[in-house]
Amino acid sequence: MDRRADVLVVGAGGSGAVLAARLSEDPGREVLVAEAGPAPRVPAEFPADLLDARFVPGARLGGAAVRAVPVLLAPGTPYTAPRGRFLGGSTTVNGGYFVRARREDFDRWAAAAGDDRWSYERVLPLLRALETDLDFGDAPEHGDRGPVPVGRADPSGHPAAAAFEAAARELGRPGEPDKNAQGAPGFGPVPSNVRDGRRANTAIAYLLAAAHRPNLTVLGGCAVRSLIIDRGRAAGAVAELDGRPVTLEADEIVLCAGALASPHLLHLSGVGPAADLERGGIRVVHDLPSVGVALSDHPQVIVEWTPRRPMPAPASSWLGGALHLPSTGGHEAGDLEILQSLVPLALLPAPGLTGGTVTAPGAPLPFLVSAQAPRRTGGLRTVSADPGVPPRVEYGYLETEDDRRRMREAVRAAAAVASTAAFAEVSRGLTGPDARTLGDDRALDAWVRARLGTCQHTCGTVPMGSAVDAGGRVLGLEGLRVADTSILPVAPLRGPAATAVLIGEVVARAMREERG
Ligand SMILES: Cc1cc2nc3c(=O)[nH]c(=O)nc-3n(C[C@H](O)[C@H](O)[C@H](O)COP(=O)(O)OP(=O)(O)OC[C@H]3O[C@@H](n4cnc5c(N)ncnc54)[C@H](O)[C@@H]3O)c2cc1C
Repeated sequence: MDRRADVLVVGAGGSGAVLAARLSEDPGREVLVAEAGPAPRVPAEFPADLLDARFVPGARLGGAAVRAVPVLLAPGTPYTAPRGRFLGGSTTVNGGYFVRARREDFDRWAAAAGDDRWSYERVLPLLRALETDLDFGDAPEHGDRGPVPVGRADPSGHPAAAAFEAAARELGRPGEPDKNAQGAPGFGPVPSNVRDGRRANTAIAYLLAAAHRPNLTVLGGCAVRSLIIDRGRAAGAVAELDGRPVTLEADEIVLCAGALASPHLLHLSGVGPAADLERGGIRVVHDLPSVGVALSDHPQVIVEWTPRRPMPAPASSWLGGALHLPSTGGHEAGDLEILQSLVPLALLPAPGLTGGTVTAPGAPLPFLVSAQAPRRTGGLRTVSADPGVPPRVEYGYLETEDDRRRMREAVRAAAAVASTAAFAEVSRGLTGPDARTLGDDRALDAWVRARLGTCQHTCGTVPMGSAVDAGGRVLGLEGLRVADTSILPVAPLRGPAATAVLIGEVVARAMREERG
């Protein structure tokens, strides 16, 4: 045995960094964190590339902070999904959009878990506690002293964002000045975990602020390969630390490796659907059929428009406004999203790649258009006992006519924005789809399929209710939890980053309460 602790947290991402920081508030609890990626000890050690909120570092496959996972979005549509592999996990490389799940999401999760700890009323105190809302901090549903700064850029500060706002008004869409207030969906600025142009990832917001605690140890470059499970109890993990094998032991292990890596680790440790594991040559330790049996994410396509005149660089974030609206017969809280980028697509990945440039005269600007209806599709199957062999991940997008219809409606809604008089002030029009394609369902389906992407919002691979309980405890085993977006039975109607932080808070609260 190389290290021992009371709790071993595997992965310091959106949820793990939060959980480890909260658990180590109790000086009597020894917390050990194993993070596969590099682990700076102070914020100043973070490369500036990873903090500049005008970029999305995860858009750069092959970057040092990104792990690339081969997946299939739909039959015949291979894709490489990026995941953060750095302290802070995907919150270190993501878009910085920090929007709460909707009340109906929480109700859906509470029902699936059979536990009202996930109801909106029960999580609201934690949603308040995790943030310092820079705009609405004194409102009853908000907090003004939590670790994550949350701000919104005024759309009037950029001509493209102002035109989007005016276009939404022209279309009769409601204004939604605070997308974290559970109001009617409409146009509004995007709440983001950004202050002074810097993205506050969970490492900076939570973990490094706790790094001085003697009961908290963070091992960077430490990739867990499998868990040691003995007679129904998780006792430790086999890991590689800077290329050397190590054994980590703990009374309790919490997997926070993300919705693709956590189910893979469970499978490699013999926990999952027995028949599948046996087929992969893995010895079954605990038959848990729902681990990896499906996943939940949001399909996305990019719709671009050509500016009439050169657009200024955004002041602090790539994000313009966002419009949420319900699909036909869909969710009242809005299951379609049109998210505006103020930076051309080719310049989004990272300043290192673009010389720090965020404008390119004449380059089209993107809308990220997605259907965010709660759906469970696809799945993650582990095909080999070798941790180096990636699992087979299928997203199962566009399977049903309803899936395709929602994407058509989302693209048509973006085209409607672009065709308003207000938006024509700044735009020469879309680069595609053309009017004929927009008017023809089959042609539009083909257009979407040819450009199919994903929001990178994966959830649901170790779902509450059938694989874990509301506090993340793996059903049927002792000493093992999962606390990351894997446990959400279905993805929220919005991006999951704010909910990943909440998961860290909810599971920390559960562990505190159980300890008494
Ligand atoms: C490019 C990109 C952009 C995104 N943009 C947004 C956005 O703007 N808004 C939004 O709401 N959501 C966004 N998301 C999604 C959001 O960031 C994630 O849902 C959230 O970070 C998930 O948190 P997590 O804790 O589940 O996993 P992660 O944050 O991915 O953390 C997992 C951590 O575990 C570590 N790990 C993995 N395997 C091991 C192992 N074997 N041993 C040890 N450590 C391991 C990883 O290195 C990582 O640090 C984006 C995601 C990506 C990839």
